[in-house]
Amino acid sequence: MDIILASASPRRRELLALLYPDYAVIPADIDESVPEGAPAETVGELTARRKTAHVATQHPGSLVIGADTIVEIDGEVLGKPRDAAEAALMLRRLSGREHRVYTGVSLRLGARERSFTQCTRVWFYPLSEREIEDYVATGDPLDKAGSYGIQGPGCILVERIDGDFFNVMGLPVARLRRELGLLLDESR
Ligand SMILES: Cc1cn([C@H]2C[C@H](O)[C@@H](COP(=O)(O)OP(=O)(O)OP(=O)(O)O)O2)c(=O)[nH]c1=O
Repeated sequence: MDIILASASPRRRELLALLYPDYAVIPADIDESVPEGAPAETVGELTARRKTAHVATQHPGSLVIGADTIVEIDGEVLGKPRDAAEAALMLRRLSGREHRVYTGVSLRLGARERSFTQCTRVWFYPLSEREIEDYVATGDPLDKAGSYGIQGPGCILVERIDGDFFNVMGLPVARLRRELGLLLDESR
């Protein structure tokens, strides 16, 4: 069975390679804007489903895997920052507090689809302005939901997590593997 990862994220490539040595990458070129007022825990999964739908139409015989990661705090969705100033604003908001990272995943094979959302709670240390400035200056926050990456230099911001680490990085591989097993059972 051909597997396609519908994602441009280098993190997702690295994480899917833990499960499958051989797969193709076809990023889904879709508008990722969030519907106004949509509950934060549903947004990633909706976007992930749109990503796989987009790629699956051109590749109906393949297993298509897509995901979308968002950060939620006070009911508000934080996506990727537009620039360094917005990244600093997001990090000030996350400083000293708990937030949630939701990754929505969609798996599509022919007419069948399974989708799910995995949540990880993350606690940040209180951050000084200097710390925020220094981290933003690394450029690391710019392509990441919530303006940080737990797997790189952003690791020093995080006091603790409750849930799957890989979910924060963008792909909850253990749950994905289980859901995929269920999809393949259904397709038999
Ligand atoms: C919170 C957090 C996010 N991220 C990343 C994961 C995702 O790549 C990114 C969120 O953006 P996404 O829109 O989920 O993914 P993407 O645009 O990088 O790739 P594609 O849409 O093509 O699949 O933030 C980390 O790498 N580490 C973290 O700790």
